[in-house]
Amino acid sequence: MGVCTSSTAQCLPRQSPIDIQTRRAKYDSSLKPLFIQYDPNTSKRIINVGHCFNVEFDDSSDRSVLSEGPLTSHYRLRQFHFHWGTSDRDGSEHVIDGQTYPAELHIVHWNSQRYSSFEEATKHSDGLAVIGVLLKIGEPNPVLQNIIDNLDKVKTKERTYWTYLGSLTTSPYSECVTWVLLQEAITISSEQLQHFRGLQNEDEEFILENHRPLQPIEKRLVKSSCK
Ligand SMILES: NS(=O)(=O)c1ccc(C(=O)NCc2ccccc2F)cc1
Ligand SMILES: [Zn+2]
Repeated sequence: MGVCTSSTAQCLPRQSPIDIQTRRAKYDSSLKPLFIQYDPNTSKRIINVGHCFNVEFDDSSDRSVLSEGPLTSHYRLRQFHFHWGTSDRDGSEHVIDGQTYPAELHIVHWNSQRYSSFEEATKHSDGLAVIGVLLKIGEPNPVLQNIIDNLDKVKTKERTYWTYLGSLTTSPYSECVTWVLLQEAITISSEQLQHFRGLQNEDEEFILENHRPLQPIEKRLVKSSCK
């Protein structure tokens, strides 16, 4: 079924990000552990896309894939990027019980089992799967420093997560994303975060923030992989 880009009668909007109200999240024992298999050699380049920077991967084959968890297909790694704010007080897109975090990592995958390209996948409700990782201020994170060849270590052993059906958080806001938000935040130092705010867009203005405001949860249910 194609995605509903507007709030047409037959389907309520499923926009992202949302406030995850943990007490309302429902434990779903059918949710399996995530299967994450990343080949660091598939990383291609870092590219400034104007509102943020994407670390892109070679997604011409299933060498770096995400499957299991809430997913019923395997999803191919395409890129990862971050969202941040003008200060350490906010910057994450998802919010947990009203608490904002200073930044958020999005690891973007597309359903290569059912669709022939990323662009095609964004037209379908099960087209993408994005892993969201909240960042909190703490010790400088060596992994973030050279995350490209360490993406493997981002995988925490015991990965519990929330999952819900949502959308891209930047235009065209396609409602094609199964969100998988890890419950364990990783650290970044304030200095490392400051580097993000030093990035410039095409008009050479600093990208001081790039997180979308919260969207209505509507009738959606957030599921949790643990009690
Ligand atoms: N912040 S996020 O929700 O994780 C997010 C992930 C990927 C995109 C993207 O690829 N946009 C370009 C794009 C969109 C649709 C079709 C083709 C595209 F290149 C946008 C937002
Ligand atoms: Zn994002």
